[in-house]
Amino acid sequence: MNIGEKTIADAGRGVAGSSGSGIGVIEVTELRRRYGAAGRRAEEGQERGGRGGRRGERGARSRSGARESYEAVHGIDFSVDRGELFALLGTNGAGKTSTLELLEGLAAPTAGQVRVLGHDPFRERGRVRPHIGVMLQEGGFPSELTPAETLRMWAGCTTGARPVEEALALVRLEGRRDVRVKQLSGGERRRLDLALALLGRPEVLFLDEPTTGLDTEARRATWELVRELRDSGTTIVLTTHYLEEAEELADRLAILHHGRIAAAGHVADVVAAHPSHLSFELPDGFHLGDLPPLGELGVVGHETRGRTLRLRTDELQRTATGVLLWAQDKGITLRGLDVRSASLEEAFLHIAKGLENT
Ligand SMILES: Nc1ncnc2c1ncn2[C@@H]1O[C@H](COP(=O)(O)OP(=O)(O)OP(=O)(O)O)[C@@H](O)[C@H]1O
Repeated sequence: MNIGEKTIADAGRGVAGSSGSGIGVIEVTELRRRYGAAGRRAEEGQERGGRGGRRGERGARSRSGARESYEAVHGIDFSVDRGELFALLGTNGAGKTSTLELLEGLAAPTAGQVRVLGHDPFRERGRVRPHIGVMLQEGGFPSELTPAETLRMWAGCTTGARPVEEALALVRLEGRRDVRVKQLSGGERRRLDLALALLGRPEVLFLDEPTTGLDTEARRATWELVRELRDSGTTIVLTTHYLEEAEELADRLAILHHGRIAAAGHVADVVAAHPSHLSFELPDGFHLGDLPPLGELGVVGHETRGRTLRLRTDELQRTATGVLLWAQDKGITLRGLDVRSASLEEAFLHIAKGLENT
């Protein structure tokens, strides 16, 4: 599927990129967002997300005083280069959507700065909006309209919109073009949401949990589409709870924890910063102290559960070789032997449990 040529706004040129390899399309500096009492002024300036969604509810929650003042984004910095896909990860409430809304220009930061294509997306919304596409976490469509009608209506407010049929085909909704939105499945609505975000052929695309609720096939099709968009030069920021999605798609990522960036970089680097594991059952008659000194094996920590010993290491090959040579020397078989490289999931869980500084 041809996803179309991009018009690259000159506004983005000349902004330094983080990796040094490209042009910084998005620049985030010391960004903060506070909800409630202290952040009310910023929230009062907040616009609704165009197609509704849960932002109104959130404002109401804040005004009802459920939580008077809360800093959801706590001084974060990052930048995204042109044609790069940057993923924001984190547990529920980590601050992903709060950050994304600032990038989308839907709210003003309490402090710090955001630049999208060289402009402030909140104050210079008119200059930024035509170049960005936004897929909210929960879009709101008129339920009586069909996807084709919804797209046609939205195309009327979009400069240089794709033809409606092309947008439907991109998200594989051609067969559902004339079904009322209220009769679409959750996954189909999600795809309609994506079609709306793609309608204006955006240079910068913001996707808030784009594949939540999609079945495996639809998820993979969305990944393929997102990859094609990125390869054609679209800069993409997405949030996701699927670590596999981040591993599949992201050039770089940041893991948020309590509104701060706990880890960031290329997926391989984030993973490499976390230890690998080797575990096995200590044979009867053997104890931890019978192993060679753990430090010499490159072990940085260990746990025992019953007879099972779990070693943490930054040098998996050295540790595994040392343990296997020891077992061979003693003539023993290590039952339940499991040698496991660090994964994004482990890195994520480590951060989510707040273990980063332990
Ligand atoms: N309008 C609001 N008023 C007060 N607190 C809010 C408001 N909106 C969000 N929060 C709080 O800010 C924190 C960050 O929320 P946010 O939605 O950004 O997290 P998230 O990482 O996107 O979570 P999820 O994965 O569940 O979507 C949460 O603790 C949330 O309760």
